[in-house]
Amino acid sequence: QEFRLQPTPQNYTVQQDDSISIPRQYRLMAGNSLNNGTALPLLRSLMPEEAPDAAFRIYIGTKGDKVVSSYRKRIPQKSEGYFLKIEKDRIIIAGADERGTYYGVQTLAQLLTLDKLPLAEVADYPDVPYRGVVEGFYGTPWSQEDRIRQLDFYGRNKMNVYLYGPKDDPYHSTPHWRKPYPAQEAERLKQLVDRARDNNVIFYWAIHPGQDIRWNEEDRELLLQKFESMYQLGVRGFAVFFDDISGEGTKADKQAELLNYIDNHFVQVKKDVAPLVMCPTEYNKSWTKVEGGYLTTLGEKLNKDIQIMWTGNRVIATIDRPTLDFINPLIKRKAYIWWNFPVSDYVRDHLLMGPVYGNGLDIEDGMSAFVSNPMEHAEASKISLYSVADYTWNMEKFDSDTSWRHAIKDLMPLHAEYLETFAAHNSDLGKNGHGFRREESIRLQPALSALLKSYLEKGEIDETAYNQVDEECRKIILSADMLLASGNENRPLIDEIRPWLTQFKLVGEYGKTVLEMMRLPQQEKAFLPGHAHAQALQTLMTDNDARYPQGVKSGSGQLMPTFDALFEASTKQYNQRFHTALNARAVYSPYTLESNVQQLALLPTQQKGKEGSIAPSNEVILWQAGGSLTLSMDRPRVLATLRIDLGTKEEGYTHFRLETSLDGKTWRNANLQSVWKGYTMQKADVEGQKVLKIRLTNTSGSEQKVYFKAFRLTEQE
Ligand SMILES: CC(=O)N[C@@H]1[C@@H](O)[C@H](O)[C@@H](CO)NC[C@H]1O
Repeated sequence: QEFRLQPTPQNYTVQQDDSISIPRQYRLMAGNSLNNGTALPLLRSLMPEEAPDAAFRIYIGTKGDKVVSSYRKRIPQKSEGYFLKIEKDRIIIAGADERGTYYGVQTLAQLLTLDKLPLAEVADYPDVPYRGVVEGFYGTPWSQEDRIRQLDFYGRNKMNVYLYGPKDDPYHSTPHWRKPYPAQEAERLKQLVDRARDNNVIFYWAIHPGQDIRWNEEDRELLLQKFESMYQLGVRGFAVFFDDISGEGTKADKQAELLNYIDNHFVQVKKDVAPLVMCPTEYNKSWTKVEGGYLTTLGEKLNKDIQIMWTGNRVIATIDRPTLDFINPLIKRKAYIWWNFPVSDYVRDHLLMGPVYGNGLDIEDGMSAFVSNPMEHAEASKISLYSVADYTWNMEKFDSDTSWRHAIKDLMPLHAEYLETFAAHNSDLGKNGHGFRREESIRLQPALSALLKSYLEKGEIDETAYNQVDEECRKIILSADMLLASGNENRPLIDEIRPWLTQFKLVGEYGKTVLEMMRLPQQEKAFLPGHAHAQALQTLMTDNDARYPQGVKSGSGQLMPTFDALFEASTKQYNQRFHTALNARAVYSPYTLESNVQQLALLPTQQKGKEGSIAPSNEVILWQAGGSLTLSMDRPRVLATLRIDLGTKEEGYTHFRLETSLDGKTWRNANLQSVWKGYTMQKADVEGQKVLKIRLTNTSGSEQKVYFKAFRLTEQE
């Protein structure tokens, strides 16, 4: 693949017929403004041989520095802009500000990877003011090493913010947000703050107090003391997240009062702190009731420089012009976009390795920031983050597929073709509560559907499609093995995705086995081994990782549905021909969910052995009066246990009625009681009951705000 600068510069010209060899020595002419910045250390790390009498010169500075005064007019008049010029006997790097100069050096760093230095001229600047990542997901927070590698990655890719807000850090959220970090954690955070500075990244520390904050002076002072303790560690960016909470903490006027107080008595007082950022409780359009006044209250009352985050028209959504035309007028400022991709904390059995696409390319002037909420898998998230960096720096020149391919090459240059095969087939989320899906196996889709169509409709094999799919299965198996054996090229990545690589190889083998079965449904003996092998592979694919109820998923968008359909079709053909009853079901869940509660309706059901469950949700569920959820079995089944967790104590459950039915007509109550004192999990006395359906209804007569943390049953042996 050809060389490209990342992110794509706004203006980049190269003299085609000429270049220079990389100077071994150079005389440095640096402006004073860079003295305690990070542009010079980076330059020196790239070009170590400084010599006062060298012929080759490097002029580096920011606007106003004498050393670059003759290039002043070439510097883009944009925050973080820079001018970079490589001539035969000199290099000039002139930034609009220190960070712009640093970015000019980062661009030079990329050009230095070429054998010869092109006589290039770059006039560059970012489209979106704040660009980066919010570590704001549920699940295992990133490790220290993950974060160090992330911060270096942001520096190289010109991302300038990282917001620390892992939901499961108890000192970020309830219960310990009021307490300072223990010494060891504090030290680790300090290391991260220093590393962020080295990479010219603003390290934001976020607090998530809303679940139990009291609107009084004590909690306000405790919050400011916590911010002060983080300031002492070097933090110079602060955020307050009010998402996923219910109760007192959700009040807009109280939130605004607290945030303005923090702004006036902390942020403005310190003078070297970035603008305060807040995440509203109503952080997406599908949850907000404009007439309720929550967003307009924030828009009117919050100090103008406080940034307000927004995830879009839904919790998980791409961002376009109508999205911004809705929110910006309400909050009376440009939204600070929190993009919930490639976060996978609601589809943890999937990896989201596909291209970044679907966001508007004409909306750079409508947002103050665009930060991505990534997967708990830090390295694997870099495929998307590379493209988010590209998209937010130069939006109109963003090309999703080109960026995706270069992101993969950047992550594993020596194994790029194998990682691309893996990523192409591991991009869709599968059925999920948000209904958000992604394209998958794009290039193979025509062959997959042609193969299936001709087989299902005419019992014939489309040889061209067959060979394409067969060849892809071979590449899948090869890619899985090559990546698993890739050694130290990017061990952290392989360690993260190993369960999915193992699964990916099984998918390839399953595909090959099913393709062979397709040729044999008329052969009484020869068909059997393939059928047995396919079933063995199905078992291996659903029982492969204790962390995930039904194992990790790979190729779930296109490959597996096609292979399963071909398995079933060929087996049915065999059964009809030989009057046998071989199992013709590939995957099968005995449970189906129906609900008129919008946030529950799409939740997937899972079954493993005698256990059945509805996938949990992280968000606050707005459960309307009379709203119900019904879990139906494929046939009457005898229950052993049923446990439900709505994240609420005893009194919360009085608003709901749990019933079971054997025929879907007559229902009987199944009363709930606490499993453990003080916890929110409840159990129903259904031991030994034969049921066809289970129904949970809000009988309180008004909307209830609850969580949907668990809905799990076990059947009797
Ligand atoms: C603002 C925001 O998205 N907050 C959380 C976020 O922490 C989750 O990671 C996100 C993805 O599941 N869902 C929304 C919500 O639960």
